[in-house]
Amino acid sequence: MLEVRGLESGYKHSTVLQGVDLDLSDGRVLGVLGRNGVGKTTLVNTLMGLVRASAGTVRLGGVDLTGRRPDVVARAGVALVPQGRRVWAPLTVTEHLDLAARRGRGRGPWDTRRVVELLPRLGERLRHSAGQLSGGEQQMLAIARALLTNPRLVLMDEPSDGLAPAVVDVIGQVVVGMKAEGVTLLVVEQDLHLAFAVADEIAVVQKGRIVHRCSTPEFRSDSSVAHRLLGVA
Ligand SMILES: Nc1ncnc2c1ncn2[C@@H]1O[C@H](COP(=O)(O)OP(=O)(O)OP(=O)(O)O)[C@@H](O)[C@H]1O
Repeated sequence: MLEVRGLESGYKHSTVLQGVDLDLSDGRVLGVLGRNGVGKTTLVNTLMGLVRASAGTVRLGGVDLTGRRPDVVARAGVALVPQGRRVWAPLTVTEHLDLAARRGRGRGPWDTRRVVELLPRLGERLRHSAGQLSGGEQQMLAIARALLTNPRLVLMDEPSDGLAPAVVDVIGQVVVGMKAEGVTLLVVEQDLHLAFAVADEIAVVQKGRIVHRCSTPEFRSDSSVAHRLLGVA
């Protein structure tokens, strides 16, 4: 469903993505791993249209999204759960959800009722402002906001960032719940435990390219690969 070919992008003085090739089928979850600074955030931001592609193509369901503006990419069915959540502290949970639903594509399975079923904790916090929420609750709000757009593809950038291990486990269960509902996900992660818990397949980024891709069980079965590519035991 997602087809990326030879994608290059970067910033004023540096090319970060150096030719990314990537396929992701409907209903699958891909974990994207890599050391700090290899270009994982640049990859999701380029897919979302927030960073401009200088070469290559991005297609979703056969539609060419290369170089499109973020609002066009969002309308085509891509939703981003950004690193650091980016919720608006003064707005309540309900206000976030209403805004997201209004911006959504208007049709599809996800409405506020269904999102709150997946994320009951948010249902208990509807009148709270986002600034009053814990980090884990803010992450849930960012996930809810993405789902309410009824996306075909959700990009998650380090959902575990800054969360305590027990909270990371809860977020992992939420992602598994999304997957059970058929959501297609690309999840950038540093936390191997979370990536292994949610992903069908693992892709490793090094120097702006995907240098390794295999099923999660295969990746886990050979710790030398993680050691060589990620520098972890
Ligand atoms: N807005 C920017 N302007 C210039 N350079 C940037 C910008 N954002 C990131 N970079 C640089 O691009 C490279 C890739 O960064 P990116 O954030 O994509 O990596 P990452 O793999 O997501 O890293 P991390 O795991 O630390 O988040 C780094 O060298 C970084 O310094």
